[in-house]
Amino acid sequence: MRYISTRGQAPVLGFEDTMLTGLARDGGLYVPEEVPALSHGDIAALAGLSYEEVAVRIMAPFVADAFDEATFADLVAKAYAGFGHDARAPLKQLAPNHFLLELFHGPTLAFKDFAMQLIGQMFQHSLAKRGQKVTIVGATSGDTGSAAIEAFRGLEAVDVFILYPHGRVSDVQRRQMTTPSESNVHALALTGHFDDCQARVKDMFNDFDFRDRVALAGVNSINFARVLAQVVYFFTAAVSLGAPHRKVSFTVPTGNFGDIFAGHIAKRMGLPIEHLVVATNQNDILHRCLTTGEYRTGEVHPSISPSMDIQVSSNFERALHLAYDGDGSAIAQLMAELKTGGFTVSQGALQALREVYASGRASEAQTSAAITRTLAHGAELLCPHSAVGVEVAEAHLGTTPMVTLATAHPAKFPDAVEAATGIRPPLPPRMADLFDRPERITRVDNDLTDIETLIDEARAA
Ligand SMILES: Cc1ncc(COP(=O)(O)O)c(C=O)c1O
Ligand SMILES: N[C@@H](CCOP(=O)(O)O)C(=O)O
Repeated sequence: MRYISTRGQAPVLGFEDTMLTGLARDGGLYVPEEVPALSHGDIAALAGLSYEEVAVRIMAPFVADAFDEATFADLVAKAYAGFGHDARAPLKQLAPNHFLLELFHGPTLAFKDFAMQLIGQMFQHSLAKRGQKVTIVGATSGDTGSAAIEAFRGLEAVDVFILYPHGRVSDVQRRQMTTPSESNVHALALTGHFDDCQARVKDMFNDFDFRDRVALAGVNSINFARVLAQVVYFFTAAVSLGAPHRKVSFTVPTGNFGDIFAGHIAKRMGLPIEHLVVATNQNDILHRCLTTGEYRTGEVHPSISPSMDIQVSSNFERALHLAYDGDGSAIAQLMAELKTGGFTVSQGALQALREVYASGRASEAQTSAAITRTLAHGAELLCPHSAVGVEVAEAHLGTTPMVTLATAHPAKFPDAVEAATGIRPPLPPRMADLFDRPERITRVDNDLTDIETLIDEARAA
């Protein structure tokens, strides 16, 4: 399979180079040139398979140039062996036509583990084969960073630097990043918000001297491998509800647009998804854009669902690329306009986006009420991000089964959950001493040169 940049000016790559490269050299994001289609029979045959078996079948065509099927199956098995639930992504019923897909049974209690644990395995395999070392730089609003540090801690061939917004992640998220003692992982607390962290990461990729000197790699959803691994659970959930014989809809708590874009890939592969509903918190730029066609950035307002406090939503570029029929120069133009405040989506592209995506927004009060209400119905103790999803999904319920993605464990956000329910969810026993472990935090200014210097010095030490 060949991968191309959304901006059309970067080298075309195979899967392994795409995975190890991160951002395309024209500033765009890699996407598959063509998405493989599964037949009705192929999808029906997924029923009854284990999560790992489905994962191999769904991802194999995308990764075939990098891994033979037996090797890939072995990497997948290792990736999910540490999950705390046999089903990996169990589905629970919330209401007659509403289901919750629990994606928080991995080692760091968020959906990021599904992709990050697998990427950890794939990186190890590919780097060992090539005899290479890389420097991973990532931006996080809390969950990507902890999942990346967990997946790569202690690995010889990888140095990891994670930028997180100082004071804007939960205490559990911060401690998951700052307490691992391995010297190859570094948590950097940046003065700013998540968009600043992500912008500096992209700046580092666009600084070719630095990029080539440190062999920069990315594990944000910049990396298509992240999106790919997340396609799998759309299939397992839909098939268990009757796909391909029956349509299914999904509501996805959304910030950087990677997870819902994975649903879009699943739909293009042939999964009968009726609606993909983008659920935003009060930072609702995506909902406003899908409603009006105007993508205008503004201030980021801290919320009780901090991992979704995002205005510059990286993977929306991939959705736009499809909506603009793969016109790289149109995407480059929109992204140039974004640097000065925003852009207007053309009528044709807006219509194409609306054929795939619906959207909604949950205020802080609605999010909190959804946590209270869902528990009162005896259904589940939700994390605030999942609660944003449930609130928005309830406004989109119809005759098609709706699956809301539960993206994190409530124990990662105990303050918001306690405020809504009076219950302070405990961490699982293996993390019970998280608050007793010593932290290692490095403060950094929102300054590219300072950050690059810090990374150079840490690598040299
Ligand atoms: C718990 C949680 N929910 C939802 C999201 C939003 O996912 P995405 O950035 O893929 O849209 C994130 C951040 O990625 C998250 O950490
Ligand atoms: N919410 C994310 C933000 C980064 O998203 P990614 O999918 O691009 O890694 C986080 O928790 O860090």
